[in-house]
Amino acid sequence: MGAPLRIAIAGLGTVGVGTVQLLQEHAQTIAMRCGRPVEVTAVSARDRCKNRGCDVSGAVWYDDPVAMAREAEADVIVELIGGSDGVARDMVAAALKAGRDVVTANKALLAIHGTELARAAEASNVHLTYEAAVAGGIPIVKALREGLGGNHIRRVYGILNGTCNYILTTMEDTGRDFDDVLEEAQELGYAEADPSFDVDGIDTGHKLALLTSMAFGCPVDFEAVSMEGIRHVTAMDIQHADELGYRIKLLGVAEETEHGILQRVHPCMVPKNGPIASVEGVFNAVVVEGDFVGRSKLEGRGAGAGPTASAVVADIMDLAAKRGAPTFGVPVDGLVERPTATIDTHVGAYYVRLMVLDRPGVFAEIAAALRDAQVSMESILQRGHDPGAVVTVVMTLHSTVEAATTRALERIGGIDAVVEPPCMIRIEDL
Ligand SMILES: NC(=O)C1=CN([C@@H]2O[C@H](COP(=O)(O)OP(=O)(O)OC[C@H]3O[C@@H](n4cnc5c(N)ncnc54)[C@H](OP(=O)(O)O)[C@@H]3O)[C@@H](O)[C@H]2O)C=CC1
Ligand SMILES: N[C@@H](CCO)C(=O)O
Repeated sequence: MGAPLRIAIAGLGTVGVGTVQLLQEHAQTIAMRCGRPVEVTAVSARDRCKNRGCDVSGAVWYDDPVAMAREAEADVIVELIGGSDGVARDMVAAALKAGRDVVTANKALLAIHGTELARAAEASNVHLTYEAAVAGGIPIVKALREGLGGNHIRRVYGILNGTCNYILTTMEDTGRDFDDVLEEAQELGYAEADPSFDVDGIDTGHKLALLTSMAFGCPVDFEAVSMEGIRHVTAMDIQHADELGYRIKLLGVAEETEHGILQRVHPCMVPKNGPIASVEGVFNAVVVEGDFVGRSKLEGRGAGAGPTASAVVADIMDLAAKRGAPTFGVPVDGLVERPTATIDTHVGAYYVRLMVLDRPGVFAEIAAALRDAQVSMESILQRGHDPGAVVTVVMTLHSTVEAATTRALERIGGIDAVVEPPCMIRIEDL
């Protein structure tokens, strides 16, 4: 058995405590599999007196995680605090500068500063690893960088946020309110410190930006991700989707298109019998389409203490066993800028819900707006009949370039009888 790998953990919340518990419960198996034990020698969090439900009494306590990253007697620094800037960024930068390997679950940090931090890791000849940052317990980072590394990847997509999938499936199954289910997801430890990152699609955007870099060999470009969340999805839309043969999922999609790499995050209607629709609750799924492998789907829990700790510990074990890869699959200087496509160029079908005053001539105005934008309607249905009152109109549109759909919906939104902005959800054959 080799000398212990000494690790210092900053952040003893949902993921930090899960990681300590896993390392303690499976200490023997981990030591056997890596050829050396893993010891937690230092820890840091804000409140020293908090009862955390795990024993860290053998570790040196640091109030300041940046000092810990620089000074602790540790080979690996584990950052489980969160946030794209501030103390998380400072401590990761300090650890890399001090020549220590870093493990993090922090997708916000890497989506924004990933390329710069990967360069710092290379300069110090150490590793920066982040399996837990994308899709919780699913080993997608390892799969993309190693297992599927020989493929030319054309598209990677999936359900990347456990909180949103939990909300959408629980709303569908129980008819409960959005806010009520979000609160439950927070209690279960799934949500980000600021849950608007989950429900506004930002967390999915962070993860997608990392997947894009690994899949297409380009620098991380979070700014290029088009993001839309699930706040506008109502129980009525979920019901309509069901009637049309779909389920609603928040997807992140990165694809090579004729205009460049398109990264998009938005709710989608997906066929009920397809591989994405069956992914329920806190589960995530990531699908990779490669030229030699074809389509490969990985599914597992995307959030929560256990699955995330599983991924953090996988990174620690790789470092203990001296297995490593460049942060984004190739050295930073080998990452190649690719043209960026915008969401306007997306081509697909659409569901549109309108709230309109029930009066003669409204359908004609809607049809004229679609005609003038060269958008072809597949179906239109008015739900209910109540002259002078507000009724729901549901349309599906044939495959169209998004710029045309947007033009048509802007004009429809301006019709007097349309009393709310149109709700548009993309339909995907995934
Ligand atoms: N929860 C999940 O399912 C997943 C989370 N992640 C990521 O993991 C990271 C941690 O998330 P999670 O465990 O949920 O977050 P929590 O909010 O549960 O835990 C955060 C921890 O960081 C500590 N902390 C905050 N600020 C400081 C500071 N200035 N100095 C020292 N310690 C500090 C807190 O200390 P104290 O306890 O004393 O307040 C707390 O222990 C985030 O990057 C998140 O995005 C990734 C995948 C899944
Ligand atoms: N808040 C995130 C945690 C996992 O990254 C989610 O719900 O997926």
